[in-house]
Amino acid sequence: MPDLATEIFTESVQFLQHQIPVTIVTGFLGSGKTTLLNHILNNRQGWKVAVIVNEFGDIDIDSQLLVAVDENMVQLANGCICCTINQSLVDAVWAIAKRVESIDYLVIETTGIADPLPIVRSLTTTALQQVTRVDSVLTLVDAESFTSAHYSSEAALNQLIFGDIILLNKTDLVAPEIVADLEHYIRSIAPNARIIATEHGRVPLPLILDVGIDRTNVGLESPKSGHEHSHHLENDGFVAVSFESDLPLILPKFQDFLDRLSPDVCRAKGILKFQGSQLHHVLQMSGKRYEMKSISVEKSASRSPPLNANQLVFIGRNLNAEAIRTQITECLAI
Ligand SMILES: Nc1nc2c(ncn2[C@@H]2O[C@H](COP(=O)(O)OP(=O)(O)OP(=O)(O)O)[C@@H](O)[C@H]2O)c(=O)[nH]1
Repeated sequence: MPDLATEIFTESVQFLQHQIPVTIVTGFLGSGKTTLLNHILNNRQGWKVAVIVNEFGDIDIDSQLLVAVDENMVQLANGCICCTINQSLVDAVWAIAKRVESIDYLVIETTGIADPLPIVRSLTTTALQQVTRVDSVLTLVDAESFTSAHYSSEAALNQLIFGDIILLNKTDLVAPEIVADLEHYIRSIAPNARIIATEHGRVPLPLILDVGIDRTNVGLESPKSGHEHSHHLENDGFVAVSFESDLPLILPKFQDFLDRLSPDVCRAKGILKFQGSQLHHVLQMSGKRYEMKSISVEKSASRSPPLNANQLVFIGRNLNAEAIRTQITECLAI
């Protein structure tokens, strides 16, 4: 019978034969990461793609809005994989790597406020380097709501600095001159990145996956090396406020609530039920813009939101959680 050391060695050699390429999808709140992930999953053409989806809030909205990826999807909620729940990321990647024969590619979707650098480090400076190869850091930029003020968040700045590929997304919402100006500005921050203008993250996959960027020494040097990243949430002041209720919302009241929402809320998303409607609705708000789309009961019932339940997450700086929850409660049909 082989001893433990031999077993570990044998297992490692098997791993070494196949390093799973990994794309880390990052980008500020609401920039289009989940939309891009769905584009990748819809066009993967026979590739077995595993995804790890990280949510900052304690309600996992994103994975409910992804096209089905069944057992190859891992949800990591209620924390940020670049800091507070980094160990969960490491464990999840190991678990996926152990199924090495069945996975061709791994995509990690970070929260909108994640710093990609600690994630790259987790993959390249630990034992995970034996089983994974960071193919690229892919950063989405929302062409409509982009402002240099985002970069008072160090994590958001690092998303650009360490982006190998930058998708300048939502170009349908702005004039071509603004796209050109933004590209110029981004180029000044990330001179070596490949910048691609997109709508709804639609980009030919060979341009963004398995591009084999040489990461030797890349991503290990930070402009602020020595900085303790594990406190970035406190430094950046971002919080997530969650709300759930089995009672339906009254639509006009809820719309009024959204219109009066504090500008400190930079992102909101949710799966909602309104009084008098059999459908579930998906709320997407980034910046001041919001949209609500109905989804069929069958689709929503196949995933976690129980029928008649509302699930909402608000993300922003210095939010007053109690005030937000009180205001939504006033929109419920009691
Ligand atoms: N008009 C327009 N809307 C877009 C585009 N890409 C994404 N959206 C919309 O923007 C909203 C946010 O997109 P998501 O893909 O959820 O953004 P995200 O980066 O995953 O958001 P977080 O994970 O919460 O940070 C959704 O309503 C999308 O449909 C685009 O190119 N054009």
